[in-house]
Amino acid sequence: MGSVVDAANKEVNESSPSDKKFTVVFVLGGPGSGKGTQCANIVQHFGYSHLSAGDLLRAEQNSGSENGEMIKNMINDGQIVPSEVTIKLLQRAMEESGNDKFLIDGFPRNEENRAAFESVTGIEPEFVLFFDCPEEELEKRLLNRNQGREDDNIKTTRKRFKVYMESSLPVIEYYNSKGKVRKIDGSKPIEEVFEAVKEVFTSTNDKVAA
Ligand SMILES: Nc1ncnc2c1ncn2[C@@H]1O[C@H](COP(=O)(O)OP(=O)(O)OP(=O)(O)O)[C@@H](O)[C@H]1O
Ligand SMILES: Nc1ccn([C@@H]2O[C@H](COP(=O)(O)O)[C@@H](O)[C@H]2O)c(=O)n1
Ligand SMILES: [Mg+2]
Repeated sequence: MGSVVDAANKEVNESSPSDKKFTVVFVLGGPGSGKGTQCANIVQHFGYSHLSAGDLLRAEQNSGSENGEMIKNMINDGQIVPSEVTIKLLQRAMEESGNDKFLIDGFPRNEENRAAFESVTGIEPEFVLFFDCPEEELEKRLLNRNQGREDDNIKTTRKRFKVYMESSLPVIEYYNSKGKVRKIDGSKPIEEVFEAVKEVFTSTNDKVAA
């Protein structure tokens, strides 16, 4: 944005939240592919803030918000909450974090999420970290997660897989066609997956420094 003249007649930069230069990495993959697990590791090593769209929606659901009931119903049915709700939560979390580097985990989940985020924020991801893992392994992990998530049951899990295949994979394909996807084998043990993740972030840092 341009500059304006303030009350004291000094030229200052006019800035709104969307003017800030944020670095964003989208972290995608099937339900249970290890997005949250690996984001926690990345935060420790590379100074990003981790924003999980699912966690933000669950917090909003529990906050007594007018959208609480709708969010609860959609999560329990494995469906994608309308973008305007999720994007507002992401924008607020980005503004409040004080950081300028974000791992956005579990978003964009469908084409509506993707297009709306881009037009509302003007942000394009640096790259997309994609954890690829077979459904059989994902189902085992979700049903053994034991973190009290109401959607970790066999019925909702199957719906989440269907939504992932039909709505989320096309978003990954979209970014792949733009050369932005960094695909990782998410079926390996956690430490091995993180070794591969580190290579992605290290080579990206090298490119920025060069
Ligand atoms: N590489 C791995 N090997 C075995 N288990 C894993 C691996 N990565 C994560 N897990 C376990 O699988 C479960 C799901 O992991 P996590 O919560 O990180 O997945 P997620 O992609 O964030 O899932 P969701 O989309 O449902 O939020 C957790 O219990 C976690 O400890
Ligand atoms: N962009 C998103 C992300 C998530 N949801 C809803 O939350 C559920 C849980 O998400 P996790 O990433 O924590 O697994 C998901 O199944 C959706 O119902 C969403 O609507 N939009
Ligand atoms: Mg998660």
